[in-house]
Amino acid sequence: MSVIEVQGLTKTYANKQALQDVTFSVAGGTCFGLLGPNGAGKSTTMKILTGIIDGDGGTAKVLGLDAKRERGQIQRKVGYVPQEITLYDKLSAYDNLLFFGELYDVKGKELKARIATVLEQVGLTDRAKDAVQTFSGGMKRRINIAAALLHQPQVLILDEPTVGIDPQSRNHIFNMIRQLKEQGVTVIYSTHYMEEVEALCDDLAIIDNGRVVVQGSLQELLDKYVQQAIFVQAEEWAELPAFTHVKAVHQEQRGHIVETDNLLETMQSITQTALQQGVNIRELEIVRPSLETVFLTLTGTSLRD
Ligand SMILES: Nc1ncnc2c1ncn2[C@@H]1O[C@H](COP(=O)(O)OP(=O)(O)OP(=O)(O)O)[C@@H](O)[C@H]1O
Repeated sequence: MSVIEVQGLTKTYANKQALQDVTFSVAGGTCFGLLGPNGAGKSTTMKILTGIIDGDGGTAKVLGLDAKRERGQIQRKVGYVPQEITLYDKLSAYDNLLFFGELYDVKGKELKARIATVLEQVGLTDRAKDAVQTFSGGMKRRINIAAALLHQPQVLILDEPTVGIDPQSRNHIFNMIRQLKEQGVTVIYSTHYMEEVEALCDDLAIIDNGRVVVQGSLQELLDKYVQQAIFVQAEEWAELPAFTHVKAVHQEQRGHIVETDNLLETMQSITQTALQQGVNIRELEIVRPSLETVFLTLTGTSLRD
């Protein structure tokens, strides 16, 4: 069942059209990736979903609630982590969470219990009493996420949560998202790193210039848009001989990438030819297709532009 339904969403700021007919849906208990370069419209979409700003046209529904008309109810059920970190630097992590808890209307004993749980979830229990100004960017981000979890949201919306943070914090965030998913929380995650979508998301929409270029399950998109390929390295083959089913060959620094429409037969053709020619193959492996390639194929530009 869909927990989020976005239909024909449009948004124009002054004279900049940020969203043009954006449509997608997110199934309950899944992680949905919004993948796109800077300025694609990811933050705008998320802000409309949480009722922070209004779309101009189209509809956005979260848990069956209309983002424009029922934003109060949405905010009670949704946790939103904006791109900018918003914490009181001089206060401890614990006191920041007390403050945010009250904003979300969580109080007293329940709030204290929730603070203990969320600190555990983001792996910062032992730093609870320290002032946030002593934290790294990644730790601040984790406290920001903890704050968004205090009211036990059914949906968590994270806007590029790993920008500029250390690998340890990134791992914590990833593990936390996986655990939340297991508990049935629906997650929307925006990023311009395709490897993050590959590591976390079940489904995704690739968004560019305010338009959804393509959407579907991770596997569907990889199967549909990415050619299967084999990496082959053999010193004697400065140029590769012809193999069967090959669509294209790309020279890499250490060897060649062979795109094929039949992995097994091309693989067999490579090994047979090598045996016949007495060529010593150093490496021969199936190359994992990447979303970066999907993005390039669909938009003609690189994701990190
Ligand atoms: N308040 C605003 N006023 C004017 N233009 C805006 C405003 N907010 C966003 N935009 C423009 O709308 C477009 C979409 O911006 P948005 O922040 O949604 O993109 P994004 O995909 O989240 O990118 P980023 O990764 O840079 O955050 C961009 O061209 C941006 O410059």
